[in-house]
Amino acid sequence: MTLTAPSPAWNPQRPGPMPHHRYRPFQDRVTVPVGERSWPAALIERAPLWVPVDLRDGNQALAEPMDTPRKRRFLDLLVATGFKEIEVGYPSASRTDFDFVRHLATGDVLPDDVTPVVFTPARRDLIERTFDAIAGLPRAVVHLYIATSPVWRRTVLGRDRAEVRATVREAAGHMARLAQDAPGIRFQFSPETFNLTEPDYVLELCDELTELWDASPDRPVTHNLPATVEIATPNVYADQIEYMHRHLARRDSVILSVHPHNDRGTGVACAELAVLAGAERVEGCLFGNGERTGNVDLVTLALNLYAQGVDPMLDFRDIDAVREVVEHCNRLPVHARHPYVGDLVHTAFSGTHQDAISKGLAEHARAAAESGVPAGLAPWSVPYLPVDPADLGRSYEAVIRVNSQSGKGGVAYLLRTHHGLDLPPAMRPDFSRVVQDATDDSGREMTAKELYDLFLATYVVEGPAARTAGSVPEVLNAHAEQGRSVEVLELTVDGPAAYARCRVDGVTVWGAAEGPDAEVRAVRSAVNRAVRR
Ligand SMILES: CC(=O)SCCNC(=O)CCNC(=O)[C@H](O)C(C)(C)COP(=O)(O)OP(=O)(O)OC[C@H]1O[C@@H](n2cnc3c(N)ncnc32)[C@H](O)[C@@H]1OP(=O)(O)O
Ligand SMILES: CC(C)C(=O)C(=O)O
Repeated sequence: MTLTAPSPAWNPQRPGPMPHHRYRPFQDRVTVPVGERSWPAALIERAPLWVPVDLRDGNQALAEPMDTPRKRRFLDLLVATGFKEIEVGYPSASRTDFDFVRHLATGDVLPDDVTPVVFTPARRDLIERTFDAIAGLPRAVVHLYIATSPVWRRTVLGRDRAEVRATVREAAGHMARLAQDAPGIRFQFSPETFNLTEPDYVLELCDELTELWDASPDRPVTHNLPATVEIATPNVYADQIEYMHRHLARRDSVILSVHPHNDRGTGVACAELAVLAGAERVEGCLFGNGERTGNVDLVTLALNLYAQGVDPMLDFRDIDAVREVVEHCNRLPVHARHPYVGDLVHTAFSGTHQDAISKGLAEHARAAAESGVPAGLAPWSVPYLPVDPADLGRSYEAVIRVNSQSGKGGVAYLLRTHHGLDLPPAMRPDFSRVVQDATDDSGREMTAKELYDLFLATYVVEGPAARTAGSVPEVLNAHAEQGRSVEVLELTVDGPAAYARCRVDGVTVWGAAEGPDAEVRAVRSAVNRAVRR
């Protein structure tokens, strides 16, 4: 779709006051390869290799970088969650990072199937320091980076294309020499700002390193293509990745990796489209920590797959425990609306959503019981809940919460699930109006306990006579003798509770009671309510 100026007559928006002309569209900043494009029709049918970079990219974005205990706690979490390749630090950056990698090299910390990645710039002294850090590790990936796009070459590095290429070649050659007696070491290259770099130039750099590092299917090289700062809609990144996927030399000896950031808020979409376009490995951080707006969120990516029926090969059965560790280590909170994990993401306050969810949960339980499959394994299709909160260790208790936006369905659900009161359908709108008045007045949420108390205060209105046992006809007779017309329109008894809808002197009123003689007391309550009005 192309939106052109001026706006059509039905759109009353007018030119705004902000100096948008200062910024250039992506197509003026980078050549986007046009060629065959198969990603729009592709499907993601298995999980890519997830590589968390929390201990490096995430860490470098923290006001207080992690110390060894925090790094270790984070690492243990990543291992327990099922990650098999983990970027553990930037050993030449700080003593803390160096010491942490030494801690891994000298202790029995990493399982045999987990490979650590260490990050280094293209500088001889820093590469050597990096190799000092990993000495003794049975396996590691040494990850070399340098910025490659025109603005960075000119402004940051002060080197032209050929000079950057020479720097990369020299650094990569030095790495190869340092690793020549260490068969467990593999290499990774990141052309930082890939998404702003000329496609032919990145290809040239990557292919040269594939050759220089003598990559093979048994010892592949990783080419990691970052959207260091997002510049365009995700389809553009997908085109850039598919171009590389189609043109990289020795493709079977290259692991094509992506590393999206989230400047435009589209990191997740970029990663997903990049996987459709041929990426096999995705770098990111848990819950999206990282420079500026963060790295792509690996938890969201993994659970997006899960919600499509694809095994993410990671374990988020207790997502709150994962969040607790990440918040502790990063010293940053996770937003209440964060996909899958935020405090409010499985919660509905609004009436029609609550109604749909409570019907959906009831239908799910019914279908599971009928098929004989445990509810936790039965197919899931509950409206408004993309995944079963229980799969992530969340209880249903927080799913429906009541405030002034809620309706009868949500109120009835809370009374039923928390207090065993299953209000007759005809009574629900009546109590919902009472709740609406109370929440409008307070402006607050109402807990299940407060709802229950309000229910009792509203419908269980027992005068002194209510304590005397009797029968419903006796109650009606007693009132008739006092000249009051009382008719019982509906009387529902459900377990220990009873609900009575009565017409008292022409006015229809509900009453309720719980416990002994609930039936009689519910009728008395209705009459007492009518009399007190
Ligand atoms: C996109 C990313 O996430 S990249 C990773 C960013 N992470 C970090 O920077 C955290 C760790 N960094 C550090 O501890 C330090 O920056 C160090 C140790 C790497 C370098 O420190 P210093 O030597 O003090 O340099 P400084 O921090 O000022 O960095 C700027 C220098 O690095 C150069 N540089 C930037 N990237 C690279 C690279 N990939 N390879 C080689 N040099 C580079 C710049 O051109 C600049 O050089 P100049 O001083 O000649 O102009
Ligand atoms: C250098 C790469 C991996 C990176 O961190 C980035 O571009 O954001």
